[in-house]
Amino acid sequence: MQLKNDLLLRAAKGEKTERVPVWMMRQAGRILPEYRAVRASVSGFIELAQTPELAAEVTIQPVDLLGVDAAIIFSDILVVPEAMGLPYEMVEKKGPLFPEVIKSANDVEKMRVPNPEEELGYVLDAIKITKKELAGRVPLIGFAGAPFTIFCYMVEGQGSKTFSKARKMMYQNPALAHALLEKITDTTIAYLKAQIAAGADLIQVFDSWAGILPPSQYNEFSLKYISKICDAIQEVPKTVFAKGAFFARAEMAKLDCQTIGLDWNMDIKESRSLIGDNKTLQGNLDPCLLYASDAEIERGTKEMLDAFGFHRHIANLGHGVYPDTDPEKVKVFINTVKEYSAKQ
Ligand SMILES: Cc1c2[nH]c(c1CCC(=O)O)Cc1[nH]c(c(CCC(=O)O)c1C)Cc1[nH]c(c(CCC(=O)O)c1C)Cc1[nH]c(c(C)c1CCC(=O)O)C2
Repeated sequence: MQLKNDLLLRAAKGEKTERVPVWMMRQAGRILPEYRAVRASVSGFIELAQTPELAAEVTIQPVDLLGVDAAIIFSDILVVPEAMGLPYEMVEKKGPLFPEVIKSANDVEKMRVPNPEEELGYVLDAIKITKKELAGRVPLIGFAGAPFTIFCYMVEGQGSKTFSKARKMMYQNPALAHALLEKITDTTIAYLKAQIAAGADLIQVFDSWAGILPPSQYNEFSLKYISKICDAIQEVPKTVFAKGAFFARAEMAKLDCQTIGLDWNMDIKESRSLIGDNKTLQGNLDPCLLYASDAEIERGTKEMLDAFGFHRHIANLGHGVYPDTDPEKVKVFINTVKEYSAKQ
């Protein structure tokens, strides 16, 4: 089906657009009362994510209610370890928890590289339903975690400020860490290809914990695997978002991807000069600016747009929208991007 609004895809490919496209990381499932109502009708996040009709419904809510230029499929990066054989729970107010973690070569051995059609069919079904219901209104973004970020959860078992258990394995048994990273990478490639076959128009890789590694380890344990994924996926444009990886921006310019996501700590002009002119940049408004007055949000959004220069830019926040953000403030951000960038 022909897309009616393909601003995101054209901006990713470096084409000139009438205005800057805008969407928000974590736009589905965090801030909308309409989401909470759907969420309350099931036992929790996991059931919602595994019910394709409902996952499609909450995926489309931000398109209808906020006016974003893309939908992102409602799921989680942690469906990948689960499909490999490591189930997770979502603990209310605490986040993800893996009752079992990877400790030994035997544990890595037990992890499978699943067929996504079998183990992740519910995500693929949600994508198919979403595509149908969107009827070409906006592109649909598929996603996965970067292998390093998934590795962090599989070894640590839960969120952490330092992920020091996961990092301990990288120092004490790097071969084991690499064996696990290889399996995650193979799973992720097959999974992203299946998402594309189901209808995803663009894919994003989230390396949420990139910022905890020193540059040399980041190259060896993370970028190497992201690069493998980028090389393997040629069907649709790819975005790589590595939170906190300011030190890796020049290296990331070498990835075979169209778009690099910036967090709000990264200076826009400096990022452009490190990454060069051949990539689109995505980001990077401070998510906390959405707590400010409407006038401040407008001012900060315009300043960001000016710094990116209205070309090869996909407007977004510098990380996911925070759960207690007022949807009305989000609309100020989105409408400012649309109106101000259309005048340039
Ligand atoms: C690190 C990470 C995770 N998940 C994700 C990342 C990478 C992006 C980032 O850095 O924020 C990605 C993700 N998780 C979710 C999406 C859905 C689509 C979207 O809104 O963008 C996406 C893209 C749904 C979710 N993932 C989760 C929820 C909340 C679960 C609930 O309703 O109880 C949702 C809607 C739970 C989750 N899942 C994860 C954590 C740490 C948590 C708990 C805290 C939180 O809410 O973010 C792991």
